[in-house]
Amino acid sequence: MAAKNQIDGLNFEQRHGKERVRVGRVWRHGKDGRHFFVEWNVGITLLSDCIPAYVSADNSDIVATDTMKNTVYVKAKECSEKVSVEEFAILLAKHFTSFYPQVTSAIIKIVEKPWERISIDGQPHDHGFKLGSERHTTEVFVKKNGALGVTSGVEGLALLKTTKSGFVGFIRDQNTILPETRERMLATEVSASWRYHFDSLSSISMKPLCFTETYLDVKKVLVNTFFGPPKEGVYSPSVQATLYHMAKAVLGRFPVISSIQLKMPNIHFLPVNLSSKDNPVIVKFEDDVYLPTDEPHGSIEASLGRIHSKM
Ligand SMILES: O=c1[nH]c(=O)c2[nH]c(=O)[nH]c2[nH]1
Repeated sequence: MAAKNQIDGLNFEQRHGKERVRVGRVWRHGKDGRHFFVEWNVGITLLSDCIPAYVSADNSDIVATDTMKNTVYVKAKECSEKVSVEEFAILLAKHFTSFYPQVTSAIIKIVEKPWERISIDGQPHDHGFKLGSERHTTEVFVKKNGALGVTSGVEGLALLKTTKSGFVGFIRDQNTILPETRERMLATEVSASWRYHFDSLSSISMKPLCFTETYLDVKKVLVNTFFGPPKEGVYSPSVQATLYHMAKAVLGRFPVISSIQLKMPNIHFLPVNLSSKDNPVIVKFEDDVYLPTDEPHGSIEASLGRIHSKM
């Protein structure tokens, strides 16, 4: 999305903003003295009427990107109560679109660093945190007329199962060497982003912290669908089929979500077979010893949305 204009018979699109604005926020007034902490990496993009800055060196309609950065800290300070990352993105976007006549739309992207409360001897610590793995993300756009789009997501959700995965029946041609198998490891690093059905600021029906609850619940549905029940698991005939099941489970479970995009790289663990001239079988692969690899990896992604919903 960008502001489109015609200048001197040419199409011109522009946007400006600030990337990688990092902010940490502590709320110290939890019950029983418990502290809450978040660390956010904020990206701001504004669509605004400031063409003279590009074509005639007139900066009078420019919101300085330094001001955008400062606004993150001002708004963080103003949030006297704990807010979800989505709510913070919405309030920033609302500020930019309502405060500046020049700004027609704002897009706010935030990645939350996975600080998790530590437990000592099974007891949650009041003010101690350790870094977890997967990251909570959000992307919000707000237009001056109140139109709204909210997506939430997770990235870096690394999942692996040691069995209940196979891959057979694919196209075989002169370049195919991959054997068919009904027994393999399945490993991936899920990136998911899901869009809520709200389309205007006035239609948000969720309480602010419901976004956080939904984030945790969606993650649970994704993970449970990937693995299946603890004892039996669930067979995966391909990454594609598992991805589709995961997306379908999320849409089935959460009426507030209108579409979901999933990226699931197929991270390969290669069977190890070692032989030499003198010893044809030094190590024979028996679904036990693997060579873990980062690259190359398969890349599999898809999105699934309700019909009539915006993707
Ligand atoms: O689940 C899979 N999907 C593929 O598309 C593919 N391609 C491949 O080589 N291995 C796999 N596995």
